[in-house]
Amino acid sequence: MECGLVATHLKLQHGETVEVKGKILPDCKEFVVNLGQDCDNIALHFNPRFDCKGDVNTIVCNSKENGEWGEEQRETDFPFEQDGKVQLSFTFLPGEIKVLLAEGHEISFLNRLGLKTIEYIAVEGDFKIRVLKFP
Ligand SMILES: C=CCO[C@@H]1O[C@H](CO)[C@@H](O[C@@H]2O[C@H](CO)[C@H](O)[C@H](OCc3cn(-c4n[nH]c(N)n4)nn3)[C@H]2O)[C@H](O)[C@H]1NC(C)=O
Repeated sequence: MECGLVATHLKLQHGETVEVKGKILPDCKEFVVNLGQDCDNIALHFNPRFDCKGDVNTIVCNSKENGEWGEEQRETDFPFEQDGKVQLSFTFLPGEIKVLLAEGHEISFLNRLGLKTIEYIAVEGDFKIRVLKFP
């Protein structure tokens, strides 16, 4: 699995937002944004799937704690297009991470790991990142 962009030591506090802008590749099967402590402790694995792993046009969210995946949360709101531009914002709150998608769509994912700060972000898959904006 190829490795995309990784940034660490973010010190993202509760109430702060990270923005990700980029372009979905024309033949995109999936892309991933991971936010958490490190690669084995992910508060939010945000994984839009166009057509892979048995999912079509579905956003799969999950957490990972000490290397173990949690229970998946599936969203069928899917405001993405292959070869399209994407602007995502991830707002880190005490009890959840809010993801603002295009067309006002919003996803809420519980902060299952109870993280006090987000230190780590990774963007992977069939996605060309253009902008990563921190507070
Ligand atoms: C039905 C029985 C088996 O269930 C399946 O089990 C798979 C393996 O655990 C699940 O896929 C994993 O789901 C995880 C989230 O729960 C992650 O999405 C995991 O992929 C991790 C990953 C992929 N990538 C990536 N980078 N670049 C690309 N192309 N992919 N980066 N991290 C996927 O391989 C998959 O979501 C799951 N499907 C269902 C319906 O539960």
